[in-house]
Amino acid sequence: MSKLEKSTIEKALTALSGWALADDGLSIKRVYKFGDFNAAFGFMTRVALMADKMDHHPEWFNVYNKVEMTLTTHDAGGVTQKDIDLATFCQTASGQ
Ligand SMILES: C[C@H](O)[C@H](O)[C@H]1CNC2=NC(N)=NC(=O)C2=N1
Repeated sequence: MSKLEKSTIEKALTALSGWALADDGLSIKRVYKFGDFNAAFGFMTRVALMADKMDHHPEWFNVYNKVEMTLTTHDAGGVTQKDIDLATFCQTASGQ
């Protein structure tokens, strides 16, 4: 899958609440906050199952109710449609 142009990524991000292009332009990022650890881990579980189905896995860091996420496509060296698709799923799975 090929790397998307910066303008294409920015256009796709307008439909994705809270997601932003990283300063180096190589990934998209978002921090999710939930009510508690149970809600955060439920979200991570839903995303993990979908990510494995897509063979496209997030970089993420969790502390209690906070999940920091970075999506990039290592094979392509940047952001691809797979990252946009996984971020779109995160939006549904988080309800945010
Ligand atoms: C071998 C395997 O298909 C690859 O390593 C997949 C797995 N998950 C992946 N996840 C992400 N985010 N980027 C990749 O390039 C990627 N590649």
